[in-house]
Amino acid sequence: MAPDPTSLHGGSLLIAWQLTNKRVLIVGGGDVASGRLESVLVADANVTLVAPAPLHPLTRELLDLLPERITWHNREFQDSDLLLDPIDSHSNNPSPKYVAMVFTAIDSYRESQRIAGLCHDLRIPINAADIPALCNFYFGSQVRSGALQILVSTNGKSPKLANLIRKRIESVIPPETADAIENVGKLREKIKERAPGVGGPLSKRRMRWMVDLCGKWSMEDLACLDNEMMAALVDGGWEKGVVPGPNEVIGDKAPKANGHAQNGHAKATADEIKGISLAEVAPVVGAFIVGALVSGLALLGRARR
Ligand SMILES: C[C@@]1(CC(=O)O)C2=NC(=C\c3[nH]c(c(CCC(=O)O)c3CC(=O)O)Cc3[nH]c(c(CC(=O)O)c3CCC(=O)O)/C=C3\N/C(=C\2)[C@@H](CCC(=O)O)[C@]3(C)CC(=O)O)/[C@H]1CCC(=O)O
Ligand SMILES: NC(=O)c1ccc[n+]([C@@H]2O[C@H](COP(=O)([O-])OP(=O)(O)OC[C@H]3O[C@@H](n4cnc5c(N)ncnc54)[C@H](O)[C@@H]3O)[C@@H](O)[C@H]2O)c1
Repeated sequence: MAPDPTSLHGGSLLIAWQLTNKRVLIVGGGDVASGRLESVLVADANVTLVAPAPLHPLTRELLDLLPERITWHNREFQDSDLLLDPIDSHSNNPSPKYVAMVFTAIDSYRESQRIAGLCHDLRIPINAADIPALCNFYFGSQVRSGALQILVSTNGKSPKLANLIRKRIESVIPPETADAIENVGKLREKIKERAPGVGGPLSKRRMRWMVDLCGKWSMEDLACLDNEMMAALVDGGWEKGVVPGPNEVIGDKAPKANGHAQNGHAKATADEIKGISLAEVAPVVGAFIVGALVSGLALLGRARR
């Protein structure tokens, strides 16, 4: 059924932007900049950080841990910071001249506005913390567990509610989710080795088999797959065009069904979770929760088509 046209506006595009080996510029050395730094490092970017000392303690720690991935300039921003260093000439950057992305997290609105103006002129995507009018993209509240990543956004309407909703989502993600995703990823690679290529009937068969497997096996079962079991699945299942049930492959090692256990990484306090009723906030953020959950479910491999 076609969507209601009145719902086709007023949101933002939720995507998983790839930053591997791209140069990202962060301006600022406080609490907010340290969060941005952690997020772009997770995304495998190389970072130039421009901020006068002292730096936030987390930023200092990240600098000590990953000196080869973070270049720190102990001073205020200069316009030339937007230029790509020759050391990046072999990297993945979209422009041979400019950094791939800019974050400002500084306590001067005027300077953020000036930097954003330069970025807009040069077509460099920018996020200016807390200044939506200057942003090409907003940050969201993030759930991460292994390869699972869920973004909660209220499209600028209520960052604090995004934070509380994120904690609520974290509290219901089964603890074995990350292992299940990791194992399904390995299994897909093994099957792609046997049936390589993109498109065509082989690709369709491969996708159908994966969809059926993810539908038939529970998250707990997928999480306990080891190399031997994967080999059995590939040889005895994929090669023969059947999807064995977990009992046929895992046997005695099958986990006891325990429903959706509480996520060990959940950070929300009971009071915080109780303090917010989803029913109350649904009119404002419903569309974005659905977006986040759909992204999550897609990653969980259940809703591929
Ligand atoms: C999600 C999160 C991600 C992150 O930044 O990491 C994030 N803000 C977070 C926290 C937070 N920010 C603010 C409060 C105080 C309480 C409140 O106002 O709600 C708290 C809560 C706290 O501090 O506890 C104040 C605030 N923020 C913005 C404005 C300007 C305005 O609204 O006009 C003002 C008012 C300034 C003022 O009044 O002076 C603007 C933005 N903040 C965004 C992201 C983008 C939209 C996100 C969305 O669509 O939901 C956007 C548009 C641009 C951007 O910065 O990317 C992170 C939670 C991470 C987590 O904990 O999980
Ligand atoms: N989105 C969010 O979650 C959120 C939350 C709180 C605050 N904020 C906003 O983000 C901004 C930063 O917040 P914070 O708490 O990290 O601030 P902060 O005051 O702790 O840090 C500001 C940093 O910017 C550096 N700085 C200032 N001018 C600079 C320049 N010209 N060049 C380079 N570095 C410069 C300072 O040296 C300092 O390291 C503020 O505008 C704040 O309103 C956003």
